[in-house]
Amino acid sequence: MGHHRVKVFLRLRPSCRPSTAIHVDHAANTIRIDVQKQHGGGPPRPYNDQMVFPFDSIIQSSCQETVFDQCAKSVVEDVLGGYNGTILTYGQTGSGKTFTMTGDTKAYAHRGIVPRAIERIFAEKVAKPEAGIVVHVSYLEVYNEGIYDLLPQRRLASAVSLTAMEDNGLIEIKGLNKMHCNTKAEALKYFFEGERHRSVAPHTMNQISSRSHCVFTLFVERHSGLRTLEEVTSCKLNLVDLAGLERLKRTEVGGQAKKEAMLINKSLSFLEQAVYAVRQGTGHVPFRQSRLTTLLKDALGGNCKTVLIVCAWAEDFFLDETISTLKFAQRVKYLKTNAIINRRPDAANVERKYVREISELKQELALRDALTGRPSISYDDLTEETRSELRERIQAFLAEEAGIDSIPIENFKQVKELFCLFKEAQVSLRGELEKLLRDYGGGPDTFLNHPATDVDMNPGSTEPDDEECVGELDTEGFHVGPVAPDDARPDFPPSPHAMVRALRSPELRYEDDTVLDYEKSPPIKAAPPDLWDLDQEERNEAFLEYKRNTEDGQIQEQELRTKTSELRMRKQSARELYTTVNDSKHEIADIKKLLDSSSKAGARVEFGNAAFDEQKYHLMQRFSVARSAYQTAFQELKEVKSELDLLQQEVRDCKQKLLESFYRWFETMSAYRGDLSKMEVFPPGSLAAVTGPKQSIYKADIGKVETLPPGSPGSNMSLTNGPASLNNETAKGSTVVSQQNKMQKIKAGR
Ligand SMILES: Nc1ncnc2c1ncn2[C@@H]1O[C@H](COP(=O)(O)OP(=O)(O)OP(=O)(O)O)[C@@H](O)[C@H]1O
Repeated sequence: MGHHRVKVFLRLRPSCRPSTAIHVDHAANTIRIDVQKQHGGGPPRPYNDQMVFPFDSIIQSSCQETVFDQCAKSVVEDVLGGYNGTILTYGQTGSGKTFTMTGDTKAYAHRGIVPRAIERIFAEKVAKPEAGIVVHVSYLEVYNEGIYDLLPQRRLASAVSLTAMEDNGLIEIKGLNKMHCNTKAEALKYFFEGERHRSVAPHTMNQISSRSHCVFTLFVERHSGLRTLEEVTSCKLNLVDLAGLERLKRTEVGGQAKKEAMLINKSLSFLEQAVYAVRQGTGHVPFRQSRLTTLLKDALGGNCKTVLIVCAWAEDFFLDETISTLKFAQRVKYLKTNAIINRRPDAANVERKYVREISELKQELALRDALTGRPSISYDDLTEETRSELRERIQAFLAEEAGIDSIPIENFKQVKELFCLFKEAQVSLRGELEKLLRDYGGGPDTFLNHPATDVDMNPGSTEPDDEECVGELDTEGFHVGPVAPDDARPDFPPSPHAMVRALRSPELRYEDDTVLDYEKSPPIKAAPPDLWDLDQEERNEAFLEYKRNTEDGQIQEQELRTKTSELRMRKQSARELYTTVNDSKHEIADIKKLLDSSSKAGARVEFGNAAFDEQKYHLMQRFSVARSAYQTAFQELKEVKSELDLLQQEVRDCKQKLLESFYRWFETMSAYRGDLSKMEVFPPGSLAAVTGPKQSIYKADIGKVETLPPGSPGSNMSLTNGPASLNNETAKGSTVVSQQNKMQKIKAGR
């Protein structure tokens, strides 16, 4: 974007009474006006003030051709180069604006800027046909604050004012006729036709005074450029003949002419304000104050190269108006615009080029197909009928009703279409699947990506995978093994595999032994040495003796039975739950298998209205139910397992307690037996008298535990849970009775 200063030229109207106060310096392009200061209406005094106005050029007594060359030609050339341009004439009424812009029709040499600009542009068009220059013209006038089209018909009194709009930074008149012109003559014809439609009226200073501001526009397009054929430059040249400033007392008009004059002066005043605001750079410029300023917005600071030609009378009589005109010119002189070459893609050219290329390529293909024996292939766009046929074939292929060969592949366009149709099928299928899964309680990932979140859905695996578990099972329950696999994960809560494995483990298979199996109890290092002197049968007899015939033994035995019974029930529950979990798992795996095979063999999809077949629908329902059953049973199983752990520990504690108690009792009895031997209480032949390491004293005689009444014989000999002692205290519950007493009780039918 380039900044261009507005060029301002001064054209002085020839006069037979030139002012002596006006001095033109052509070398310096300045005009000096000697001003007489007025002092309270006193007599005129000598000139005592000077005003100097510089211009780009001052034209005096020059022909029209010179005016065009000096003032307008560069702008016209720029328009041919793609820049927008505006040439304005400004000045008091009768100063020669219309003469400058339009010229005098009486003589060809007096033609003005407009005809000359038309000539130049069409000369270029003729000289450079390859440039593809296209010209349109429009002609409007701003009359009494209305915009009226001067083409092609005579403006009627009822004509509607047009609207000025801003389009892409440029002012456009909505509804304005733009006449296409092939030749200079056509353009001139439209111009002069518009001239005839202009609003003019006579007054004392001009017999054909313009009563409106007129804008003749040449729209120039170049459809080819030096760089690419796809580019077009499009710009316009506005040639503006403003109505003149009028001093009503000079023109002496009345009525309509007076009203027109007032509106003209007003609009010119707005123009001055706009110029002033642009020059001040204050931001807001009141372009919309009047139609004229709206139309000239581009020219005063937009995308345009602008030239102002001010016309002035060089006579004393009009000195004030001349000074006023020159002052306005000075303000405009400092305005800058931002003109650019207006390029845009030439859609028509691009289209023509591609149409030509496509045509050539089709010919190439046809030739190739003919040479390779494939003359019937079409490379045109696929019709809706063809698309529909392809869609049906894809459906058949997906339903495995037809093979891949049923889908024709003839050209690239068709391959692309097939991809689109497959994508369409995939989207439709997925949407329907997600909907079904939502309806039946699972998310899409449940089925598509992760068949089950907590069970192994591998149909081939019916047993838990040991490698997925951390640690080993021991005989008592879970514990973390010494070596875990590298990819092991903490198992909280326990994985279903771990749970299943634990429940199916032979070590956990509960044995139905409510009575302690002595042989299976853990090694008892603390057992009294004498106990090991007995054989197995004797040890068991001693143990049975303790459990049945001592109070402590009975209580502990009962407690153990209760806990064991509870444990058995819990294990039974666990077995049942395990069965449910496992069954659910197998069912889920089976359904998964069926769904897989159904997808391969039986899935049917109707495009645009996708739907599974009925079998798949029911499978999905079963899947949802099985999954729900699995989750419920698994949760219950976890709870039962916790209870099992606790109960097992309690059973172990009971067993240990029973054993320890038994050991203490046995030691006490051994000591007691020794004392009895020493005391020789028992009669000869009694078991108590037997010595030796393997005496069966507990088998039949000793070990019967009874609670004796205080004071009875032997009641001072007791066995307690504490250290073995034979004292006079009555034991808490266990009392060893003498053989004699024992026999007595047996006889009494106890
Ligand atoms: N430079 C000139 N040489 C010869 N004749 C001129 C020149 N300038 C103006 N005239 C004549 O002066 C008359 C008034 O000129 P013109 O109509 O161009 O004034 P204007 O500024 O357009 O006035 P208005 O604002 O009232 O329309 C015309 O007859 C025109 O031929």
